[in-house]
Amino acid sequence: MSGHPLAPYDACVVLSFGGPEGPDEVLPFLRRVTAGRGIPDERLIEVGAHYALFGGVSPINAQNRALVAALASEFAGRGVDIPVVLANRNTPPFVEDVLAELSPGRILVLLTSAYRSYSSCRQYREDLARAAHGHDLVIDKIEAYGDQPAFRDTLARLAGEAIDAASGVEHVLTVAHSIPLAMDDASGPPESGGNAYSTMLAEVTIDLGARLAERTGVARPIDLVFCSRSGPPNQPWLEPDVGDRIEELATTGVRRIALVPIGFVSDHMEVRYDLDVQARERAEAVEVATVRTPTVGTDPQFVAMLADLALARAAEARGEAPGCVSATACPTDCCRNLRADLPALCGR
Ligand SMILES: CC1=C(CCC(=O)O)c2cc3nc(cc4[nH]c(cc5[nH]c(cc1n2)c(C)c5CCC(=O)O)c(CCC(=O)O)c4C)C(CCC(=O)O)=C3C
Ligand SMILES: [Fe+2]
Repeated sequence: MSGHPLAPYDACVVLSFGGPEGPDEVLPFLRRVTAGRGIPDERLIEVGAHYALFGGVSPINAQNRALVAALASEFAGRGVDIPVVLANRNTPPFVEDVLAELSPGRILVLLTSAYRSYSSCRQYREDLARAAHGHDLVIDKIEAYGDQPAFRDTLARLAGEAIDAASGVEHVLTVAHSIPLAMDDASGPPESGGNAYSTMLAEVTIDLGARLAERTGVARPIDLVFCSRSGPPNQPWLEPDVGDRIEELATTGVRRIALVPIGFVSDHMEVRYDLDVQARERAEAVEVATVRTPTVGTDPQFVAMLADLALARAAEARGEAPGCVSATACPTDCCRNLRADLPALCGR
């Protein structure tokens, strides 16, 4: 057994959503994402058009490759030189292929989503179970990090700098991906009553308000909104929608709003299109200016936090710090799959 600080892990996998990297990849990607999900065809055509606006290339894979490189170099600085590799749910490199390549071995997984819900956590755990099947792999995962102080501090610093640079911001909206209300109800450990997704986001919003007031010297009103709703119109999803809230604020005389994407870790399509194009257009129509602040991306503080969590999980796996990280691991029924009962890895 090697003595590096990430032992007993042989590799670190950054697991993400994936996105198309050319016009021919858009439709297969969308079909894969929405298979069996009851997303109306009109929505698929509409979303396909968003990607077309960017030449059929989502920025997400390049951003994740940059995160992998940043994390590998952070690890190298701490004496760790195991492979750090990207794996995706919906586009190559597919998680099935990556895990087959790494077998046999012991793997630590980091997700590119910070919050608990079926879409942002459990579905990835199901992907891992399916992909690891038949291989000689032991897989652990870092827990949802949306409530980590370093994550919140990174967001506050980046948002504070952007707000100061823009001047005149009167109101702050934190933004996250909407999900069906039924999915939010089932989010998190059942014993804590569900709604972990919206609860974590609400907590980050309140915390960010306090941090921003301190950093910028101005206490601004702040509230949480959602973007990227899909699914059939009669199915309730988390609200308010970012565009609707901007219009409502406009009627009260607000003219300058900061949009802080707390629900995403990089500036991928849901940010570049849904916020930078769509929400901005709706704001301009009611004479509101929007200032979109950066996601955490490869910010050194965020990368260092991921490395800290990885090292803490490794220490625990070696038996040096029992329960220090996995104490918050997902219990069996965490973020329940409402459609099927599929096996999931990395539970308690
Ligand atoms: C919570 C959440 C996150 C954040 C956590 C995380 O980051 O994982 C997220 C991320 C992302 N979602 C993305 C893209 C899409 N999501 C869709 C559909 C859906 N997302 C949902 C939820 C989430 N999604 C849900 C409940 C659906 C309905 C279908 C279903 O129940 O599964 C659809 C189908 C068309 C549509 O309906 O919009 C697309 C194309 C991309 C890639 C962007 C790029 O290409 O840069 C990323 C990072
Ligand atoms: Fe999505």
